[in-house]
Amino acid sequence: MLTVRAPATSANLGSGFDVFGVALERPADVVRLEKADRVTIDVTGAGSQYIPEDPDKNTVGAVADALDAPARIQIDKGVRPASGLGSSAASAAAAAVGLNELYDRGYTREELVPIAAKGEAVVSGDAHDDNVAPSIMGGFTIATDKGVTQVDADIPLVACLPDIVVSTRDARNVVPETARVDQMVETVGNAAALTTGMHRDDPELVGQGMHDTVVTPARAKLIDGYEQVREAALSAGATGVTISGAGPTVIAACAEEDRRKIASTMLDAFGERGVDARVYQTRIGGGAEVF
Ligand SMILES: Nc1ncnc2c1ncn2[C@@H]1O[C@H](COP(=O)(O)OP(=O)(O)O)[C@@H](O)[C@H]1O
Ligand SMILES: N[C@@H](CCOP(=O)(O)O)C(=O)O
Repeated sequence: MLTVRAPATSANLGSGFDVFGVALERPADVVRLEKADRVTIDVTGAGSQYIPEDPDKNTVGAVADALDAPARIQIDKGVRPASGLGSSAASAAAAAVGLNELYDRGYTREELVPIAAKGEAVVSGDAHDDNVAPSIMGGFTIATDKGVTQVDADIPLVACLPDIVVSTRDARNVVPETARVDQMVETVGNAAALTTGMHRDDPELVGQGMHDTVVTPARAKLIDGYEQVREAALSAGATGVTISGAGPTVIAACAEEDRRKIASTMLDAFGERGVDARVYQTRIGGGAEVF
């Protein structure tokens, strides 16, 4: 029996759509695995009533298949599904890391990323790597078809999860098909600033780089109160605010001393719209851990 803790993640960070991701110190999924003749899955914890235990429909089933590693898999969800916090990816990442070890498959962490991404294809129709990469490798990750670049960054974050469900599949359907050249120029500048900020552990530069005028405005319409929460977080000192993953979580970068105030301000702003929410005061953390 093996236990793996795999962190929630925040993908995109505004300017890095389908490329950037960070591991969050909290929350996380805890997955227990033991060898078996066939794959069975039990799910408990946050939002477990919405998560299929059928191996063909759960992200961990696709990972077990890809590694040819049948197991009894118990998932304790710390990350609610359809949150924008890489819920489905955290389970897939834990399964990939755990089954690789249980069956002694010998893959490196980077090689496990596309294997875990097969789980994401099951739920969103697309094998994007930007959530599984940080959940497996930790820190800030840049995932492209050439592989993953990883940086151990340390930036305080606030992730505010409203009681709204946005499925990644639906949020992908509203992404514009084209962008103007001036938007492309702005995005390159922001993505470069954010990457430099991660190398320097600089919340100002990271926050500046989270600005995006292409994908975020289209998706903001799916999140009741997004603009008000964003404004509130910025006025409480956030250095940048954007949608986490496909939403509905709203994520803010900040200096350590402003984090608590930003967290309560974001909760209040959703509350004023009549939307219940919960907030995680967190930071960029490490990747999946095996116990
Ligand atoms: N192990 C899993 N953990 C969470 N969700 C899962 C899992 N396996 C399948 N799903 C399904 O994936 C969908 C949520 O995935 P997604 O929309 O990507 O959420 P998130 O934004 O939190 O990653 C839900 O329909 C859920 O039932
Ligand atoms: N790049 C993807 C990321 C989805 O993240 P999730 O946490 O919402 O699953 C996208 O933006 O569609």
